[in-house]
This record gives sequence, structure tokens and C-alpha cells, in this order.
Amino acid sequence: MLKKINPTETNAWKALVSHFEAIQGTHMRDLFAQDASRAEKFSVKFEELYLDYSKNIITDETKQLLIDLANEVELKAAIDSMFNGEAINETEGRAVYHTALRNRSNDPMKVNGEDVMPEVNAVLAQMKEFTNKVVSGQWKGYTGKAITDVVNIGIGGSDLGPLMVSEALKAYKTHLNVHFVSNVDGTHIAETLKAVNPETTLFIIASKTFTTQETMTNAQSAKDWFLKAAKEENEVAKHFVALSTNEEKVTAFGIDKANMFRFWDWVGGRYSLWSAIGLSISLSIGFDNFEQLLSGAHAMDKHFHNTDFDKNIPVILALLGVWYNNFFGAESQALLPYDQYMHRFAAYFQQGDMESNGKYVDRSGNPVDYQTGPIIWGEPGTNGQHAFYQLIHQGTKLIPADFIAPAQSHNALSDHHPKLLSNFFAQTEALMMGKTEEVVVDELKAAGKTAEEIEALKTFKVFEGNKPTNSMLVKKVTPFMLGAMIAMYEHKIFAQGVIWNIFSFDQWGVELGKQLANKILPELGGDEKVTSHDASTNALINTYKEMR
Ligand SMILES: O=P(O)(O)OC[C@H]1O[C@](O)(CO)[C@@H](O)[C@@H]1O
Repeated sequence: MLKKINPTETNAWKALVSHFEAIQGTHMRDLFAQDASRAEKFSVKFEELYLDYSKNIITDETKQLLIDLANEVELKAAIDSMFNGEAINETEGRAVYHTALRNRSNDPMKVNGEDVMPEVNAVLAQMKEFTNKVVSGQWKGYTGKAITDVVNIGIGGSDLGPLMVSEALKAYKTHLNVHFVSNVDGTHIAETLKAVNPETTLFIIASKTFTTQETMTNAQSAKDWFLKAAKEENEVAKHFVALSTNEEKVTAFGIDKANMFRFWDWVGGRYSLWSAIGLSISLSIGFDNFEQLLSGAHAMDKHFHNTDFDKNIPVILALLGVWYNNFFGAESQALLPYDQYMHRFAAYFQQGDMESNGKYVDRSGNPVDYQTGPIIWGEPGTNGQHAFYQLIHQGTKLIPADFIAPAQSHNALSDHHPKLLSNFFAQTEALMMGKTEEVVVDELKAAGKTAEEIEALKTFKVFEGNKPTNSMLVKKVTPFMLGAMIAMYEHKIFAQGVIWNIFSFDQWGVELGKQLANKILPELGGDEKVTSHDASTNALINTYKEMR
């Protein structure tokens, strides 16, 4: 079980409060000038990943105090609890064991005294066999044709992970075209169905609970569309498979249990891409590559579990996040991949982070009086540079940003990649160094501006700098490396949740909206005026009824 320690009552937190006062006004420019070993000291290598966190507003003392904080909240014991399969998701009474799904060592991992590895391995074997059959064309549709298209129907954790990974690893794509339908907006399924042929399309219904409104609605529409062509209900078995923990609901929907890929309640939705939920990934990049993804995550799991905090990448990222979130008052965290294939990475971690750490109640059930999870956002570089970087450079908000890039591109066209990376390096340098008034004035003089013009312009051209960034450079975005990076952020989120004394693995905050939608749905039928809600909601519903 996780200890219930209020972080703000630790000695380390109190020391960090004073240290923050003392460090205010320190510029990273000066920290670099004072210490030639700074980049070396504040960087870590893991496999073919290099993390440079020297462009943060930290000193040796900051780092030590943050590690003291991690020790005082007993982070190491919490990590052990997770890896030991304890029911650390207390409000749902469940273990948090996505690490077992990628446990390539195959050493026993137990929940309630029972080794889960035989079941994990059995589902992996089922996924392998199925993937190979579909990819090789051995699996036939109802008219005897091989599958060409796969449609994954799921939402949240049953969509974002597979979608993000399939996009990030497109360079490893099999011949199958994998589509993702999540939104209950009929446009999503309708547009997808326009592009596929019922004879050659496989539908994957991905839902842990198999009760989610969006997924069940889309699945039913897909089934209706399919049966319009195939006519016979028994053909469904050749075109529909389910990924779920709920066998009863799967069979009630009409999917044969033989076509069901199981997972377990100790796999959280937003941590499920490593489970059967990853079937669309396996079909999209082949099972061997899916296994590589698992291996990368497993390597990061071992690093997180066994490495001292001062070299532990997820812990370092977590502590830096706490530093800005709780002491500098930063409200958000940007994820900026300089890799077009990773264009859904930030969207994926919006769920991963915000559904995990968006909590205002601590582990004792009391409201916290400090900030918890940040707002996660981001877009791939260089697009972001031409959109929102202005605010990061010269706005009034502090936005810590993670820059991520591969040294080797999968598409080494002429000089695209050096140009892309020159932007990455330039941005992090500019954010840190800024540009002083002195330099601005010199530049304006050199450009032939008059003293008057210089006076009028100079303040607009000054960059304060001192904007924190982490830089992650990987050799190449391979399945292994992507697996490692995803696991890295998963563990960062967990470590932060431990520090903030919150439960990171439930998501009660998504329930109220679902309940109300279920109440409102029947009210949208008929023409009578609705009066059962607040005035605003009544007016919206009634105006909708007039307009439809
Ligand atoms: O896989 P399911 O059960 O359909 O749930 C989908 C998603 O809905 C949520 O429960 C809430 O949005 C997520 O945690 C989950 O990933």
C-alpha cells in the first residue's frame, strides 16, 4: 500500500520553499557560465536515449532537495509496491500491473499470490498467431478474400495508445491499413466505412468494460454496415474480434469467445496498449515489432525499478515537473516531438497524465492545498514554432517543455533532418539564453537603425530567456525506443502521483458527465419542452429541439 504522506509537510518541501526564494532571479545563462561541467552533470544516457536536463533552473542543491523529497515521501517503497502487484489502485481495489504485460524476463509477477505471467504469455501467443494469420493473408473474410483493412473501434485508452503507436511506427507498417474510430459523432465511423470494403475489413472492438457508449454505438453501426453486405450473422466471426475484460458482454454483442483477446482488471485503460488492446498495433507493424515495443518498455521498467534516483530518468523528470508545478506555479507542460510520426504523442499523454494526476483529493480523502497534475499539450516541431512558441518565448506564463527528437530519420530526404534538428537545438538554446537588450541594441545598430528607432523597438525584441526545457535525443524511433519512451512517461506520472499523495490509477472524474449524458439522451427525443435541469441546460436542449 502507498503511504499517505503530505508532501508539503516534509522537511525537503520546506527546504525547497526557502531554496526557491533564494534561486529566484538566477539565470541559467549564468549557471552555465559558472560551471563548465553542467551539461555533463545534468544528463543521463539510457540505451540509445540521451536526456539533457541541464537547461532547467536548478543547481546541485535543487537536485539534492528534490531527491530528498522523493525519499521522504517514500517513493522507492511505492515503486516496489507497484512492481510487487499490490493493490495500489485503492479506490478500485486493484493492482497496477501493466509492467507484467511487458515483463520479457518472464520472471513470476504475482497478483494475490498468483503468477500472472502464464496468462499474459497465453494472450501474447494468441495475438501472435492471429497477427500472423491476418498479415500473411491466411485469415479470410466471408467471400474468401484476405484482409486489407483493420478498423479499431475504441475510445480513450482503447484508442489513443494504439493510434499513437501505429502512427509513430508507420515506418514499420505491414501492408494492412489500420483505421481508428473513437468519436460517437457518426461522422467518424461513416467516413471510415466509406474507405473500406466489408469483404476485406476486420473490425476490432476494443473496450475494457465493453459498456462504453461511444464504442458500443460505433461497433453496432459497423456490424449493421457489415451485415448489410454479408447478410449472414455467422459471417461476423470472420470480421469482428473483441479486446476486453468482459466476456459476458462480448458474447452478448455477438462476438465468439474464440475471437476474444483478454486482459485483466489490473490493466488500467490508459496503460493498456501493452495488453490485448495492442492488437491493432501488432497488426499494423507485425508481432515481432510489437514484441520489441514491449522489450523497450521492459528495459525502462528495470531502469526505473533499479536505478538510484539521481540517475533515474522517470524520477528526474517527475521531480523537475514538481519543481515547476509546485514552486514556480507553472500550470502546463508541453511535449514537443521533433518527429512527424510522433504527432499524437502529446494527445496520448493528455489522457495518460491528466486522467491519472488530475485529482484534488489526497490519498486520505482530503482536498489538497497544493497543485497536482499539469495540463499536457503539444504539437510536433516545427509546426509549433510557427504557432504557439511566441507565447513560450515572450508570454507571461512559464511553460516547461520536453523536446524529443531522433538523430536518425526514417526519411532522410536531402537536408530535411539536419534542418529539423537545427530548429530543435536552436529553440532550446534560445529559450534558455534569451537575448539581452545589449545584444538587441547592437543588432539594431548594425542594421542601420537610428537612435530613435532603436529606442522605440528594443524592448519588443528582448527575450528574457531562462525558460526550462528537457532535451531527449534518441538514435532512432524504433519500436524498442518508442516503448522505452512511453514507459518513461508512464513512470514519471506515477512518481509524481506518489509525491502529490494522490491516487493516479482511478478516474472517477469522468463519471459525472457520462451519468448526465445518459439522463439527457432520452430527453432529446420528442418535442416537449425540457424543464428538469438548470436554466442554461434547459435552454440549450430546447433550442436544439427547435433547430434540429
Ligand atoms: O476501454 P473502455 O472500457 O471502453 O474505456 C475507455 C476509456 O474510458 C475511460 O474509462 C474514461 O474516459 C478511460 O479510462 C478508458 O480508457
